[in-house]
Amino acid sequence: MQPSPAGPSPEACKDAGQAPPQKSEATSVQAPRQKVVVTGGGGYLGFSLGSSLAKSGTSVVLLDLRKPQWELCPGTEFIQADVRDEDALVRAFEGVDCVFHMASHGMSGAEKLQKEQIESTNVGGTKRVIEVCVRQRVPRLVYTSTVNVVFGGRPIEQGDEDSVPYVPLEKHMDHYSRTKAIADQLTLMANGTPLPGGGTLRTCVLRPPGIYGPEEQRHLPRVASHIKKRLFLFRFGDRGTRMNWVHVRNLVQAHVLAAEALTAARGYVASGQAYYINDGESVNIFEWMAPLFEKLGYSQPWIQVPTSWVYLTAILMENVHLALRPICSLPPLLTRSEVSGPVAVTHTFRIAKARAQLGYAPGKFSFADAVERYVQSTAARPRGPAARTRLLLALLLLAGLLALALHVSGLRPSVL
Ligand SMILES: NC(=O)c1ccc[n+]([C@@H]2O[C@H](COP(=O)([O-])OP(=O)(O)OC[C@H]3O[C@@H](n4cnc5c(N)ncnc54)[C@H](O)[C@@H]3O)[C@@H](O)[C@H]2O)c1
Repeated sequence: MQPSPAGPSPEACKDAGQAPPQKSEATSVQAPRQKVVVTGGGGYLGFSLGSSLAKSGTSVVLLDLRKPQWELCPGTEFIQADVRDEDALVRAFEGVDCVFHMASHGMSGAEKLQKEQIESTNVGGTKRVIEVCVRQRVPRLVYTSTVNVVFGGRPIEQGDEDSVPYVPLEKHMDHYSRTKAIADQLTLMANGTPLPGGGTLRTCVLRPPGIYGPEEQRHLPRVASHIKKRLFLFRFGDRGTRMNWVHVRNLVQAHVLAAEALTAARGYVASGQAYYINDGESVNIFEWMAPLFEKLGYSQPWIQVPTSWVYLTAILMENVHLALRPICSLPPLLTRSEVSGPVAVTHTFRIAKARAQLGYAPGKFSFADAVERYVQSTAARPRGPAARTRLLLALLLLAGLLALALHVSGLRPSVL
């Protein structure tokens, strides 16, 4: 399995037919075709990984609840199925060499509040994937985890796999992080499970920060839409706050290398291991997002407000969202965990272990390029203040008053 040199971003699929067939290095005889399943393969990372692998000659099954929004590459097959559906997994995992498990729910926005679905997908789905890997004698499983399994809102500077423990389960910032942490541990515990008829299941986990790249769907369009509604007039948190990001191509590279490092040819070096994966750079989020404001033609957030105000605003928005859910959908602009964690608190990680053991060598990419692609694909015209801006201003004012009242009464949430 090798990543396609043409790159794995969704659009790269269009010239997939030109990818060279995979050959044995020693003899130039065609190697047996590998078959992999990517759960969550309709999503951004899963589709990118599947397309890259297919272009290098691997037979790929993309398994997802929802259809991919990009055209399938030759060599990929899409199966619309739920990762919690045992029968569907049994059929899909037949004759498979490696499963990349990245189906997940609840990462951002309103999804973050859907506790039952988060639990059953992230924990229940992972249990099911492990069980069926064993049953169908799949020898390798790579799980896409997240840095959130060790980041619970307390600063981490240049953390590594040995020095930073899991966040205690009851102290996670949100249900998504808690369930991803359980799934991360379940996957690592499954390493070494004997397979029926001989062989062993080898597993590893990759822990990326936020993903960016061309046609990324989860973060960039959401932030851009907030900017266009002029909801990002405010900045909060310390200017020294740092975090990592990972370009989708670097993350695809890491997945391919991790799967190879679970084979005998690589001495099973990744067996039972976790790896932080990022671009190898630490940035401040507001500086990082500067190209987005610039290319959309809006000024950058210039009103500095206390993090405590934004946190209380997030509480109000979450409650308004939950109260109105039976009538209409009003997704919170920011959730509590987004405010108290990623944006306001430094959390950066070393990638030395991935470099040394996997041979991971992140390429240099720029967020501005992803923004350029986004701007080209959308009409970005400045508009006047929307109703939501007024709502946000009112909520911020209310949060400020609440913060003041809590301060005076001596009752303070931990973030204040
Ligand atoms: N996007 C990020 O910034 C980020 C950061 C850290 C970790 N991750 C992890 O990377 C992985 C991929 O993220 P992504 O950005 O491609 O997200 P994504 O939302 O684009 O993809 C996830 C996919 O999982 C699918 N899915 C959800 N529930 C399912 C179910 N029950 N059965 C089958 N499919 C189901 C969704 O339909 C979706 O297509 C996830 O595991 C996520 O937790 C993402």
